[in-house]
Amino acid sequence: MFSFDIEYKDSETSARAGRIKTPHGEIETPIFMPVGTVGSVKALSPEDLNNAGAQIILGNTYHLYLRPGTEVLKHFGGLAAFSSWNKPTLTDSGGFQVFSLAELNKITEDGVSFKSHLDGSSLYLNPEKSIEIQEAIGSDIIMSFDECIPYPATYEYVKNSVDRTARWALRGKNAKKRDEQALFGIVQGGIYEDMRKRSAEQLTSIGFDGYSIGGLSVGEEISTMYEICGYTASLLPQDKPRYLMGVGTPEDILTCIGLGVDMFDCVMPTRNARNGTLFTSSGKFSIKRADLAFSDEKIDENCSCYTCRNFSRGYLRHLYKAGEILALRLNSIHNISFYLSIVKNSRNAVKEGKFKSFQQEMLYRLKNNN
Ligand SMILES: CNc1nc2cc3c(=O)[nH]c(N)nc3c(CCN)c2[nH]1
Ligand SMILES: [Zn+2]
Repeated sequence: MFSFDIEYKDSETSARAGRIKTPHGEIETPIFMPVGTVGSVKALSPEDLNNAGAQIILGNTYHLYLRPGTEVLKHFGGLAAFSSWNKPTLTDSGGFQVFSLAELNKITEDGVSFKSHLDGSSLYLNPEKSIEIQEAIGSDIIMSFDECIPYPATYEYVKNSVDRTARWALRGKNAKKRDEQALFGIVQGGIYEDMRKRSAEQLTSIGFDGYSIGGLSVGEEISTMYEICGYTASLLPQDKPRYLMGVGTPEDILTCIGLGVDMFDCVMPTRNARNGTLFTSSGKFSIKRADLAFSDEKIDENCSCYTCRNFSRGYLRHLYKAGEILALRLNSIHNISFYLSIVKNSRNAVKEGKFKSFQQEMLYRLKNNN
């Protein structure tokens, strides 16, 4: 079954350290979830993910529905068994992906018809279908089918969309058959605080196992993202997990942990790894830099990942320039390890009552690029 316990609360910020229990294992929060959109975190094996300290990974209903499809997933006993990932999985509901990836045909009260971005075939998603697919995937935490409101959007559009997302969330909850899966509601509301309040109240009155803060990191100012995130988090139940979707940079994660967020996901560490941008505790840099050709330094002196224990910046630059496949894996191992160390060190700082000073020191160090 699903449970969430807060183990420590910070006294100076809204940060908390907790533990989520799921059928596939426990998750220590704050946590970062590597994105494994179509059933793998790109370039990384489950062993790489375990060695990096990953506790839960994310999959996407939209992509998995298109390929390999629910029949294959059911045949293999769900996504985790299929991909030999033996820890918890969270799936997004398809709302965000349909609106952002597919060629949209029609959005109605019932759902969304669209053309597959793979082969152009006509498909349909609605709350009931999204829940059905997530049940076939067998993820431990599933998301309500929502509309991630684009930015900018008029107040009128936001209000109508918020109300429909709440109706969709209720339909999804009513369609859910498997008790062992936890269902999160996704708060929308654009950048309007009264709409965020409306959405939070609608969803908390329906009642969910946890709440996502949606509709952010979609092009709005960073300061607006922090303001809306903090305000929305303050509206959500203290005793349920809060998941800020699609966020973000190391600075965003450190800041939003202080605003009371427990869960994060972002493609940044894996996507940037594949294009040669590496994250370190004193800022990020490109492995392609010519001045790194003779560098026998590690990526980050403070990192204990497999890549930093075994390879120099010079070698990693060579691999990348040569287009070697190994570059993708080694860079991804490091960036994922770095992101996981941020949330782990944040959790430890909260437990020791030192989160504020830890956060401020990290934010300062991240500013001066090396
Ligand atoms: C990169 N920025 C970003 N913002 C999101 C908002 C939603 C959002 O509002 N709803 C859903 N369902 N997903 C979102 C996602 C995907 C998270 N993997 C977002 N990603
Ligand atoms: Zn490393």
